[in-house]
Amino acid sequence: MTELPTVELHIHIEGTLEPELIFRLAERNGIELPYGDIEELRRHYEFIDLQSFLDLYYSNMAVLRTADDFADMTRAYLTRAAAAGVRHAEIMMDPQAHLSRGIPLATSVGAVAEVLAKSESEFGVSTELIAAFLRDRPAEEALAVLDELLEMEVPIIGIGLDSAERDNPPRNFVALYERARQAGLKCVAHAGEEGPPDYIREALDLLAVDRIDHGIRCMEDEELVERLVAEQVPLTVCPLSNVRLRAVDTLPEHPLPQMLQRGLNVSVNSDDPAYFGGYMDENFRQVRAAFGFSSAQLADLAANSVRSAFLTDTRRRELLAEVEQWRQQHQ
Ligand code: HPA
Ligand SMILES: [Zn+2]
Repeated sequence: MTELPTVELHIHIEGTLEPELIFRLAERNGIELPYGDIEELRRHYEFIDLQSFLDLYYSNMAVLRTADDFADMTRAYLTRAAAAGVRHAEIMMDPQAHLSRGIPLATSVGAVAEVLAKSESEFGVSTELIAAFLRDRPAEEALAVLDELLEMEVPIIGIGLDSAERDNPPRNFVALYERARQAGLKCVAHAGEEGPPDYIREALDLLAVDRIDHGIRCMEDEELVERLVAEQVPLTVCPLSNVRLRAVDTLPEHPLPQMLQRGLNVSVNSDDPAYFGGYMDENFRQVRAAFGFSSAQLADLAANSVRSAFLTDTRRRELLAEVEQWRQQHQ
């Protein structure tokens, strides 16, 4: 079977930093890691919740120092994504996670943006960049960083909201999203991963987001599901992530099939593939194995992503045609 052509809407570039690259960058930058070898590092990839993952995710970022480090990480992702069948990716990055370590935005965001500018010609993957803000840091800091990004005129298509969700509700970031929208940016936010269904409502009502990242906990709230179906709000679901962070117990218990059954606009994404056991191809493979999805259902999921992406009409038509061609070839 040829690889399903996909669009990836929920991916954190720092979550693509593989253990091998962590060791290579540590050596290049003269950084002493608290692990003797890759195997010892890998033994820490056992998570009990979102926070236990975030602790390792932020700690591993210490090896990202120079523009070359950010560029190498980005190129490694694009190489792997292209092999996975990804044709377009809207990539989040966490500028504050680097700024707070003394890495200027020009180095971190600048280097990622420079690689992404050539992603279509060099890797066959068109891309957009989304600046994600850390909800467990002060909202004033997020505003200041957004202002700096706007001043630098870095090519971002939108903003996101990530990091520790519990007790850090969307309502804390109303001013940030207003500023972003005024600047013509698209808006997405993580909600309903570990946080309650009400955080999804807040993200829609108070932040006016165009997409919800994760959103799986909507299934606990019938009224909210009805609204999400009626409005066809895109939910960027990350099945392997949800299992590894124990938002769900096992993949067979994941609500993805019920979400599709209800008519929600759901897509499949990899989130932090270096940490959660697989890129887009592996997410689709495991979802297919767990739920026995037909090729037509996989094509429906891929088409949902194309519909939910921030694309030009031309590129959207191009990608929908690729998905439909795959559907014809695999029926
Ligand atoms: O899955 C996630 N959830 C919240 N914040 C994140 N930052 C990187 N990955 C994640
Ligand atoms: Zn995420």
